[in-house]
Amino acid sequence: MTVTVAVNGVEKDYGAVKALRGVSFDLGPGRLSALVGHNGAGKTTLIKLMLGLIRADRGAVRVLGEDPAAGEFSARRLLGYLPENVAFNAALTGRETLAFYARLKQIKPASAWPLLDRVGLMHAADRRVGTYSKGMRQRLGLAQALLGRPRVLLLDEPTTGLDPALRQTFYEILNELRDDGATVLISSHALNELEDRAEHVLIMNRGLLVAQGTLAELRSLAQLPIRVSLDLAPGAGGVPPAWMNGSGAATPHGRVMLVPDEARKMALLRVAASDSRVTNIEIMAPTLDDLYAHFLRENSA
Ligand SMILES: Nc1ncnc2c1ncn2[C@@H]1O[C@H](COP(=O)(O)OP(=O)(O)OP(=O)(O)O)[C@@H](O)[C@H]1O
Repeated sequence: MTVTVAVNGVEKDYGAVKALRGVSFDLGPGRLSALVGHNGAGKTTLIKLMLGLIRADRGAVRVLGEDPAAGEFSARRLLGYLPENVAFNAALTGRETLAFYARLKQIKPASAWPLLDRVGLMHAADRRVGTYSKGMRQRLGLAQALLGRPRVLLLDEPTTGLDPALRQTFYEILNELRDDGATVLISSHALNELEDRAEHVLIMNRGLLVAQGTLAELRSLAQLPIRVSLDLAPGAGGVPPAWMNGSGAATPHGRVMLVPDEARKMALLRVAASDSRVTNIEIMAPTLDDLYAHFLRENSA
């Protein structure tokens, strides 16, 4: 994998607070990664290091091959950032705001107008930002972060407070950017929302990176049981089939069984599918919520 962001053995203290402890990971192009963790886990500190706003006490951070805290960080123009709380000058219009940020990035303001359209703000482009709703300000924030076709896009809690439709649009735009080869990192608490969207997950706890990988890799690491819910025909007489070996718990329509791995799941499915008393099968793999709780538990044990 080509590495666009490399974090190596990074430590960061704020006085007695160890905000980051030996954190190492790589991010690659064309991938959407999620950075998850409780309040105070160190997510914002990591983002600030990638932006070059602070320096690591120990270890190294490289973004697009450069040190972001170096005076001449030429890759800065290829870096997009959406902070958790976007604050714009209320007196400027959306268009003026974007023009301001475009100039900072040394981009022609006119090249930014299609972004207003992409985030659905063209109709309000010439209205003062002070009249915008929270969702509209977030859209403007995203347009600002997308200026100059960033190769690395860092988003801190980007969808907090957005309605479901807007959230959907947000992810559509991020997916386009990802498909165009950008590295997208989203810091978030919204695990259920990221579950089907992030290809790579980084789990932080009290300054430590406690696990990372694809959802499948995390599932295989965690070895949490898979739930298989089996509905039984009403005529089954309430007696579970013998192949269930008395395991599992009763549900209103049948039984739910816990299997330790994929192989055992497949074996159970083969038997269940060939039993005419089984009317429906549902498989529930551990969710990102379950995995997150597992790795946090393991880490604090
Ligand atoms: N400027 C600072 N001065 C002192 N302590 C700080 C500073 N910035 C962060 N911290 C502390 O460092 C730790 C990590 O903070 P950080 O903001 O990176 O966490 P976070 O995961 O982003 O949390 P949240 O989800 O609440 O945004 C916390 O204990 C926080 O109180």
